[in-house]
Amino acid sequence: MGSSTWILGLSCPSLSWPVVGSIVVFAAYTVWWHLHSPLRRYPGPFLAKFTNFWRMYHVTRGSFHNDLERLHHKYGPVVRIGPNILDVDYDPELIKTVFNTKGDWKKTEYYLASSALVDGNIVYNLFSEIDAAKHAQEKKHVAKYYSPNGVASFEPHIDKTIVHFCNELEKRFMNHLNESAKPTINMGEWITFYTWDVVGAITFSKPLGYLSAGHDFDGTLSNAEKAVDYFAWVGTMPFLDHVFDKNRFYKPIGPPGFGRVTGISIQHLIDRYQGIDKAYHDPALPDFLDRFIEAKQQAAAAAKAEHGDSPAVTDNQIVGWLMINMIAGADTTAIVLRSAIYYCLKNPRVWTRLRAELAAAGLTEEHTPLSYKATRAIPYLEAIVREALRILPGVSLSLERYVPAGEYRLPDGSNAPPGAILGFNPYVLCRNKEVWGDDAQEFVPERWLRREGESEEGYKERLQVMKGADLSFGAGSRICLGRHVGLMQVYKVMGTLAVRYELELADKEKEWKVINSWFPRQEGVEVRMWRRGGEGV
Ligand code: HEM
Repeated sequence: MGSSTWILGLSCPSLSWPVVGSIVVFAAYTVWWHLHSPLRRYPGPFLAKFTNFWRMYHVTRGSFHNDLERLHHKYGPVVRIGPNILDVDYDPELIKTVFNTKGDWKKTEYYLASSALVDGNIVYNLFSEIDAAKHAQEKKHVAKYYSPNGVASFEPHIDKTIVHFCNELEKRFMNHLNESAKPTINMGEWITFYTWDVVGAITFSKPLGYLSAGHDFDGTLSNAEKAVDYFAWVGTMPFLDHVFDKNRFYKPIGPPGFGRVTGISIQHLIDRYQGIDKAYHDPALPDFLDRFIEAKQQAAAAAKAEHGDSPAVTDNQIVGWLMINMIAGADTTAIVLRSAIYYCLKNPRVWTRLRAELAAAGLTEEHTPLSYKATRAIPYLEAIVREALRILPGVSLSLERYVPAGEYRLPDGSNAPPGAILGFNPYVLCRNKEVWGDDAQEFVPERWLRREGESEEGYKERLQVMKGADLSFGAGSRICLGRHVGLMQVYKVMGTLAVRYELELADKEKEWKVINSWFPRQEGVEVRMWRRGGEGV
């Protein structure tokens, strides 16, 4: 028989007995686990009951939000999508319980892969930290800088970037001499340049340079795309991140992690400490980095006053804060903006009404870039932004939490098994007909406004229900920290584009393409645009 091994009567020349033994033990354990699992009663795809490979495979295909929607239609509100994971559809009370402010429903290890390896140490950030106490401690230092008041001081940075955005578009695409020469603009891509430059501007006082270059000149954007693709699938089996990326013994062997944004963050911190960034950093116009250094100083002062009892803020923590602005802030904001523009232009009724309301508020081209205050005062713009967040939430993979000890009723009437993982997918929740009605698949900003004949009370109740199902910013203690600064960018640009330009989709019939890897990035938002009331610039 030589070195071959016989399994079920078949000769397997390359396998040795220890390998076969391991496979048999693993298979037996898997079957045993399945038979004894407290999750065995829940319906779901057959393979998902045994292995997380099922979920990993489907996540890599880039349309898991659609798959999950179909699975819920097929199996009901609770679907088993992994040996220890249940995905849950709409249940207002349960959502409030899981996404509470106490932090007792812990984030899962899925999130860990968005950490960084700095000098051989894993640096967790506000998004990736799964220990509730450490997260609360970390958040305490910086939460005030992300509050509505805190982010107000960053508006001048956003204004400058909007002016730059408009100038680049006008210079490159609006100097045509006649109607037929209006070029097609890949607006989706330009929005990416805008949001990444904003993140640079508000975080380090320096745009990252994509608007000026007009392309991904240093590869950071494509690298970030690959990193988030990696994050999306590796999170389904988090231990693999230690094989591919976060190990102390050999260089990363997998797809890129978030090393590049970590490098940019470290460099900016060094430049600030050494005063190298004086050419562009004006202390009178503070940025996030100023605030984070202030947080470090405040923590040091508190520690001194309390005889060293207060924990210090380290430079590694600052790096974590800087990089999370880039990882969590740029692509998400771009997704909301692309959806808002795409759907407004697909529905000219919506675009026309928005422009009418801006005009009625006296907002014109001379006021651009429009102030956040002015744009926030336009109820129809708020309805558009909310609807853009609903129709394609910026995070469209499930937000996962561990079930703590206790009795928690699932929408199918069973009790959630403690220690199991519950996932809530913002996309699935935002398409649930029970909440959003038969037109859940349509872009209808009006749903966010009071209807004709609807009482104020009835409207408030309806709004409450919709907000309760809307996890587009998450909720509870892990709610998106950057939502105020993200929304500021969205409102201001939408208002500015609407009052300054004529816009139309380059091909009104063409549908965009969505590739979902944690962030559902859209491709194919192509427009033609020109200055209002005139040809060219
Ligand atoms: C406007 C578009 C944005 C959307 C749709 C969005 C969405 C989200 C969601 C859904 C979460 C929760 C994830 C979870 O619970 O698993 C989250 C967390 C987070 N986001 Fe955002 N985000 C946006 C913009 C931003 C911006 C601009 C920043 C920073 C400048 C940011 C920073 C963060 C941080 C730090 C967390 C982690 C919060 C924590 O766990 O305490 N986000 N975001």
